Amino acid sequence: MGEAPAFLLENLQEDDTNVFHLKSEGTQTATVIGSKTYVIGWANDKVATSGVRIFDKCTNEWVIPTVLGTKPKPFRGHLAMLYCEDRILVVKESSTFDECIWFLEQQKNFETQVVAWSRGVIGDAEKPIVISGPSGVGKGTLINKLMDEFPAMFGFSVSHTTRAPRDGERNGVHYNFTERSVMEQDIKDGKFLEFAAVHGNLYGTSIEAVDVVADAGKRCILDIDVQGARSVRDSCLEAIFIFVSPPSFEELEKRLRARGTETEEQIQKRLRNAKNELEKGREPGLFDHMLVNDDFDSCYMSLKKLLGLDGAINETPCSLEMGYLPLVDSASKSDEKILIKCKTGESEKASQKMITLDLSSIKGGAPARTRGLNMYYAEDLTPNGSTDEKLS
Ligand SMILES: Nc1nc2c(ncn2[C@@H]2O[C@H](COP(=O)(O)OP(=O)(O)O)[C@@H](O)[C@H]2O)c(=O)[nH]1
Ligand SMILES: Nc1ncnc2c1ncn2[C@@H]1O[C@H](COP(=O)(O)OP(=O)(O)O)[C@@H](O)[C@H]1O
Repeated sequence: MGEAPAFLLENLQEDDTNVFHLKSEGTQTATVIGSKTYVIGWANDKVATSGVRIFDKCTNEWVIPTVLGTKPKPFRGHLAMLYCEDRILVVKESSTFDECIWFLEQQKNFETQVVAWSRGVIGDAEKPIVISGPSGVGKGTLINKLMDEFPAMFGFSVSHTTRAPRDGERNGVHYNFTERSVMEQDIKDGKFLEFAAVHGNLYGTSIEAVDVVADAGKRCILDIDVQGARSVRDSCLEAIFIFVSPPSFEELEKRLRARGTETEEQIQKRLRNAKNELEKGREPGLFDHMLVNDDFDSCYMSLKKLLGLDGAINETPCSLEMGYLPLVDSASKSDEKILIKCKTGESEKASQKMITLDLSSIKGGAPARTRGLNMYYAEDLTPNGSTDEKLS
């Protein structure tokens, strides 16, 4: 809560969903959603270091919200507009394509004001992979092999857990080992994409764990239980869901014992839970693929096949779009398309002056990524039609 910056109270206007809000002062913009005005920008802003603050007309107060998701680095020069009733589309100028489109969304179900950023991703970047299955089935072994063979392609989502580390497990690498009270507070603060109580301990995937992998340009792998998989299914994170089962219950028990990482009591608990997990894994619509880990090499080949890697000789990292959005003059919205008029220099082609941002196929959203964006040069802008030239 705080005092209103001078410019805003006079400048706040009613919303118009078809036109960009260019009611900016310096590098700040104001966008209205219902009774709230979202001010985005860092200019001369000592208060909101996250770059977001909200003016609530009902209480007549300023609020600095909790901000989730990967935040954009502070930028100067952007446009902001209301998109789809509750998302603010932010177009950052003088920026590469993979960095220029952001969405800010209000997060509901919190007692306090919480917003989340989501980076716009051009095209259909590879979806994260969720791998579930009972303890001891071989999930970790399969994931390690995949990451060893394709280190630049895949990254592991490092979960948080309240269980004690096993010999050889490193904090921040295998898990983020944490206190229950700390993790419970972080869950309340909305920092987790999903969490579940498993074998008597708390496990969870933080938004940051998934973002770090995506920021490195890699495809994220999550090793989580069935409850977690269901939560991710219901979340904004679009993923591929794979369930791994053992060839038999006896073989599962044999593997768990042979691994030698659990006490007898823990093994019994894991075996009891395994029955339940195997049952839940068959729930219709939850998993996209089922693998049986009998012979390890065949199972690994099947995993590679369903990920489209069976013929891969060299690894190819996920590509990032490296186009560049120059200074922006103005923008307008028509249906699902945003027409951006750029300030181009003499050396640039006239066709590069207009860029179409097509949002008709977007998927996902804050606090994960918003995928499926398209950007085109609008080459011919005559009233009779336009020929679009793809940017990338
Ligand atoms: N929901 C959820 N489950 C997790 C997470 N991390 C690990 N798990 C699951 O917790 C269970 C126990 O994991 P762990 O203690 O490492 O034992 P292991 O499966 O026997 O190797 C496994 O089913 C994991 O898939 C997480 O972040 N969220
Ligand atoms: N196909 C397989 N055949 C025999 N042993 C396996 C196979 N896959 C994995 N294992 C072994 O089973 C044990 C449990 O595997 P792990 O990857 O730790 O399971 P999870 O991560 O699902 O708990 C490990 O000792 C591993 O080497």
